[in-house]
Amino acid sequence: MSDKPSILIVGAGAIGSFYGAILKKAGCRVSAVLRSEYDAVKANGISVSSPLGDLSYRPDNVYRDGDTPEEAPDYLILCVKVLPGVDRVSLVKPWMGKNTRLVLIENGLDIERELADAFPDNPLISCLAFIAASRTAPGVVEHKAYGKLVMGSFPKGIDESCQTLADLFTEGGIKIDLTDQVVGERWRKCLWNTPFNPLSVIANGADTLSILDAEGGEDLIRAMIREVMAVAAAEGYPMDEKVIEQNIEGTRAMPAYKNSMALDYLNGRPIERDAVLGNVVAIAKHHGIAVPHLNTVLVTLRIRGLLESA
Ligand SMILES: NC(=O)C1=CN([C@@H]2O[C@H](COP(=O)(O)OP(=O)(O)OC[C@H]3O[C@@H](n4cnc5c(N)ncnc54)[C@H](OP(=O)(O)O)[C@@H]3O)[C@@H](O)[C@H]2O)C=CC1
Ligand SMILES: CC(C)(CO)C(=O)C(=O)O
Repeated sequence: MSDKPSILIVGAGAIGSFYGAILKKAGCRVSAVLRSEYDAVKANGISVSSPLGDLSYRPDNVYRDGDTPEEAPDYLILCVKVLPGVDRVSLVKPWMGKNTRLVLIENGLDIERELADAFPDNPLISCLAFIAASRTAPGVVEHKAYGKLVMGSFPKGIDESCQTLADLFTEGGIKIDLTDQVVGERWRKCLWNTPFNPLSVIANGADTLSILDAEGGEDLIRAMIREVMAVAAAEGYPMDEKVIEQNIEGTRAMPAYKNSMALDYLNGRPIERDAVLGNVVAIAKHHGIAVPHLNTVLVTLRIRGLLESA
């Protein structure tokens, strides 16, 4: 039996399955809690194709959401989409032990607080994934490119459990950037996600270059980044103006790319509208900062949502 920490992935979709595979490769016992893909994963395990090689694996235990846990994991890694209808606290509660470290690998801003409040005695590690990965069939994940994680303890610092997990990911072959300011890093990542992800949905699943190449597209992205920066600064995370061009140039240097929200939209799945955009607009309102471009995109998505569910 491995002396490495035990891992439980809750939400073994693209991200959970991939990072679970990395920890399996590092020698951890990795189990998974599934919902719709339980039968497929129980029967065939998780298949992960990747530029790093074939990372397919059989989780040590496969559970259904609602099962009673046999033992609490050392690390519980939560990778569900952050959606208004998903109660993440209730989802992880049955699996949390006294010593379980809770790890989030999820997009969005202000998504840690409810979990930190619910489990004040468990260390909380917040991670940002820079990766292109998607589910192509039940229990089947395609990792296309990248994979770096930026991670730190929430609300700040890098505690021992965070360092240990970072070392395991590194051992499994993933680049890790540790940060003692993970909330600031969330803002930095949202400079990209908050404009690009929702715009790609309004534009019917457009890729990055289609957005930038449209007449006025770059300027719209610049204006939205600037608004996110103003809110980040009010929250105590000022950034240099040069990050605007860095985000545009960095995106232009990559092949045309459909982000995770565009893929959700195209596959008829709910989108993380509030985690990625709505929360930024709410924080802006709290500070009295005008964010007209972000607000227009948010309201347009709300209207679309109402029409789509009518
Ligand atoms: N994919 C990517 O390239 C990137 C994704 N991210 C972020 O990572 C996070 C995860 O995204 P991703 O992996 O792509 O999403 P997926 O939709 O591929 O996976 C989410 C998983 O959570 C499961 N889930 C939801 N509710 C439950 C439940 N009650 N019990 C058990 N499982 C549940 C889903 O199961 P079911 O099939 O039943 O719905 C699904 O397997 C998101 O916040 C996303 O924004 C960040 C960077 C890149
Ligand atoms: C940054 C990016 C595009 C991939 O890591 C992402 O966060 C997403 O697809 O939502």
